[in-house]
Amino acid sequence: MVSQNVVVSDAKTGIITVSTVSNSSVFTPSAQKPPTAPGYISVSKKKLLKNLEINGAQSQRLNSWVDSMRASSPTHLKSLSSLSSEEELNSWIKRHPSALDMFERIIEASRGKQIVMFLDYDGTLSPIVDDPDRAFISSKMRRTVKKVAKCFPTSIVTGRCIDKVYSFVKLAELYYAGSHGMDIKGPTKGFSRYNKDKPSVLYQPAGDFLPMIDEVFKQLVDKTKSTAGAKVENNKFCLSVHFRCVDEKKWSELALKVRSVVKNYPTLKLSQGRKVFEIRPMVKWDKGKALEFLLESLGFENRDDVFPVYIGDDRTDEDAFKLLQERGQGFGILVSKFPKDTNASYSLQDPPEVMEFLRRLVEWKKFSNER
Ligand SMILES: O=P(O)(O)OC[C@H]1O[C@H](O[C@H]2O[C@H](CO)[C@@H](O)[C@H](O)[C@H]2O)[C@H](O)[C@@H](O)[C@@H]1O
Repeated sequence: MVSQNVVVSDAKTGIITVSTVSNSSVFTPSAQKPPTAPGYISVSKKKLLKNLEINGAQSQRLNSWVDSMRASSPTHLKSLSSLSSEEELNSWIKRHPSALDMFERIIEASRGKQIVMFLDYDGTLSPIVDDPDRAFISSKMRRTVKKVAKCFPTSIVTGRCIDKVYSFVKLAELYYAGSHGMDIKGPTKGFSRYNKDKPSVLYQPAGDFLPMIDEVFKQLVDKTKSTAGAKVENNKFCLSVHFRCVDEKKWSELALKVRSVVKNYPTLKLSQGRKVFEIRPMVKWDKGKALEFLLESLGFENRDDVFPVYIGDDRTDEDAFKLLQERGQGFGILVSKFPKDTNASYSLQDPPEVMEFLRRLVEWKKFSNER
């Protein structure tokens, strides 16, 4: 009897769960066709019907999972062309208005409090591109972030490893939380305006996982090398398997390959980001915890005069949005052109709008200091 993994994805969280099933119930493309194998017809009608039932349910799950892969980074506006989608968009925008339209209200809410900025990288500061190694930040955006950091404590919170994101951002005065918050570093010595007396913050809650991550990286590279367009990225404490450039017909196959590796590591978790599988240690740590850690490190623990603002575009940013909602402090801004389930209060459409929002914050700060 052959065993196979069935992958199920939760459309809201992107978390993928997998169960191992025997060949009598697994969904495979051939299971859709009438069985031709000798001996298959000898299966009793009852058993066959039962198998069909199971296959149907699993095929549905697999389909919903591929749907979730498709929805993980919508790239066209087709879905908004129908009236119901337009209505959906309008009602979503009412619930998550543009942070640019609401700028005055945001500023009003922050009055008398210290704004602390948290910025995701991909899809927030840099546009989403096919090649993850070429997701460059524009010089204009870099200059803007530099100015933001002069006005407010500022952190980059990203799924990338710190070295990689630093090679893009190149700003030594920022805090960096890489590997989805599992690798936290303070500004390079001499660059901090907020933490002069303290050493650089350094926290790595998944340090023990390094050898395992390296091992899984090698296996994933090997396993996926036959899938054209697939790319495995080592983000130090976590891994990404990109499928943006993989033919959609090959997605389920790729997913099963990824799973066949990850299933041997029960302490690793598989989830989805924007056209990417994310593999990370099952530790109780995420971008929300990283935000909390950074606030504490900056001396804002138990203070109600702090106003954290977190801008991000991906599912992993939801942990930070949720944390802010729970704390009732500051707010999250989701970067998206499409209605998405989110814990963010406001929205911005794309990195140019993010830059405009940051620019207005800097202008406002300058003006309020001049008065
Ligand atoms: O937390 P983030 O900074 O948003 O990082 C999340 C992942 O971002 C990158 O992948 C995404 O951007 C790529 C470049 O635009 C794009 O090709 C890919 O499809 C996106 O998923 C990064 O490469 C991953 O390692 C991060 O985990």
